[in-house]
Amino acid sequence: MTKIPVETMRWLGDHVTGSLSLIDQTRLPLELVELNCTDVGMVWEAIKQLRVRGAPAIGIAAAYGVVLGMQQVTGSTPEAFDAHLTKTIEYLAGSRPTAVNLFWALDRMRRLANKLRAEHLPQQIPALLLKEAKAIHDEDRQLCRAIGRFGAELIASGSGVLTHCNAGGLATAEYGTALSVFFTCQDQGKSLKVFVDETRPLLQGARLTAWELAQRGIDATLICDNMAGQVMREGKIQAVVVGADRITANGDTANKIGTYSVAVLAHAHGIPFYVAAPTTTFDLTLPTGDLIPIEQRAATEITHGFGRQTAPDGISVYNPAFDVTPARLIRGIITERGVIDPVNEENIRKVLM
Ligand SMILES: CSC[C@@H](O)[C@@H](O)C(=O)COP(=O)(O)O
Repeated sequence: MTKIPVETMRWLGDHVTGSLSLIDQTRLPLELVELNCTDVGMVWEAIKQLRVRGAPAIGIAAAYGVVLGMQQVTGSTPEAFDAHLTKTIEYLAGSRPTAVNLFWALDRMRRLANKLRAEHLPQQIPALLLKEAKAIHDEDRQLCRAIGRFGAELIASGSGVLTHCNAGGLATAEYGTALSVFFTCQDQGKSLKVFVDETRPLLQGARLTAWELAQRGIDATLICDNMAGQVMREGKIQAVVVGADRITANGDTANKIGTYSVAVLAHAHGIPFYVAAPTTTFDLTLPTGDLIPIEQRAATEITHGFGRQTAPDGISVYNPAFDVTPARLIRGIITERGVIDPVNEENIRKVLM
């Protein structure tokens, strides 16, 4: 199988002077270039500007961001170390609000640091924080592979499948969640025809998913978001698989804006709609999707979406970056521990506990 030539992100060097190198996803598909983040401010900016994006990838980048943020305080007192850790974590937590993996990863780093504080000098902790960030990174590789294996069982050879946004290798450590299902089908010798929603306004489908599928030689067809209904009506789609940014206790799922419309269309056409996500994307503290914070982004993403102005000056714009698909529209949630089907709180808690 062809591999994406560069990893989504990689840590270069040690905990003292090392840095986080990541593919700058805003430059794809025309340029495959890496951005070397040498301080926590660069990681924050990379997350905010979607240079690194996708829920699991944001979490991994933030974990490395904590290491970068703590590089400068190796000689400080325990109190100064604690204060700086809190400041660093709160700063990174403010980069994007919807993907729960960001908060999950930051929380894991904080809990480890708190534990280490009892037994270690402040200067000994950054090396162990780097080890933890690398563990989060490595674990995500395993989660993605397992999701692919469970998901592939749901897809018959010869199927037409549709995906929205990018839930591929670029959105994770590698391989992806929704795309992992397709890559695993390919590894198993199944033929698939993947329809890719371009995903307005920032075109993650066109720029990233289409690129990843082409890299791996998978039959991919790009459509505008508003064509999904017609393609379904023509009988070309047998399943929809998308990723997730946050799944609440009842199974409601936040994902890239436009996902909800696809789920409604799939329901209207009797097509199974699957969410592929690791257990790190669940937020059991929220009972329903109504409580998920939805990121609002700049109006210019809509008014200047194609490298030029495409709307009149002064027009009002509403630009939510995510929407929530109610659990009742989701046939199953494909996790690394198996498929949750039917989607309800009892089944979710069984898989997560
Ligand atoms: C495996 S990634 C799952 C989701 O994070 C993905 O589908 C998505 O909505 C990404 O949104 P983005 O705004 O590009 O970060």
